[in-house]
Amino acid sequence: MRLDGNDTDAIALRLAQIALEAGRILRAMETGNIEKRTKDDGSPTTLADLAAEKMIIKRLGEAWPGIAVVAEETASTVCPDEYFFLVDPLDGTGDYIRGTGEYSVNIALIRNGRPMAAVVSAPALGSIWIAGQTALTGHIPDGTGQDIVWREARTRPAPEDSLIALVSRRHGDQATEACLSTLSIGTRRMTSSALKFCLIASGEADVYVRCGPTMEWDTAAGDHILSRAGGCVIGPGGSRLSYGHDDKGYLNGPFAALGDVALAPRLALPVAC
Ligand SMILES: Nc1ncnc2c1ncn2[C@@H]1O[C@H](COP(=O)(O)O)[C@@H](OP(=O)(O)O)[C@H]1O
Ligand SMILES: [Mg+2]
Repeated sequence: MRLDGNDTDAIALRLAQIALEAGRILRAMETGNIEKRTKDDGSPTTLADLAAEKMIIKRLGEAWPGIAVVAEETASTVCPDEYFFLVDPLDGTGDYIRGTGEYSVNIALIRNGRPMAAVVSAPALGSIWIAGQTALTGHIPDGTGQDIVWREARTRPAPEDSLIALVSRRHGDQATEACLSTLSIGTRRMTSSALKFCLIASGEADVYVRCGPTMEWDTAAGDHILSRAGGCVIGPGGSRLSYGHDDKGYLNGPFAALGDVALAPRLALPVAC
């Protein structure tokens, strides 16, 4: 399948098939006795992360031979190029282990530092989002062979006050709290993984601020889906995030994901380190 054509929606649909297959692996291993180890950044990883990542890399290689894949477990061994994939086979591993269902499979195709097609699926919640040009969402079929019925995902205009903010269930920090305090937040919802971007993309929330550490594979797919649904993900100074920074170990700086770009001037994001 060509990457240099204009049909990014078709690329996104192919990524969806791969994410759905990965989701079936994760679901099958959910109730097993998952061995886990702690990564260098202190977060957990499991045999399910490894199994899903192996399968995703294989499928991406079959569909797009020779394109680099930067994935959570193998990032240090791959250099990004003009085109490359960013893959988090299991985003929200802590929630996977605890059985909340709030985990996702994230795959993004990057060209020259920006995502151009992406999928985020939440297998245990039965929801999936994709975007090439258009952002779409649907319910994951329950295995009876029917196709996903896609509908467009759109953000909502931000209300003057009583914004709905999404915050990480497991990773909070003072800088994020200070930034959120510059907005009129009415409701805070704790949510894990890249689902936060997608809930904003579907108009169910307004803002997700993250000043603590995240990795490029945590954000690239959600960034693209939210951006194509009418929102944006910005760093300090209002610039869009860019991807492929192997020199920084793929670590993101602070960012804000917004359903309504009009919220941007009201935010005071700290300067990136
Ligand atoms: N100290 C740290 N350094 C880098 N990334 C971190 C981190 N602590 C958490 N993260 C990232 O935050 C993600 C979870 O986000 P959330 O808290 O929104 O669910 C983790 O994804 P994984 O669960 O895939 O490892 C991990 O990549
Ligand atoms: Mg992750």
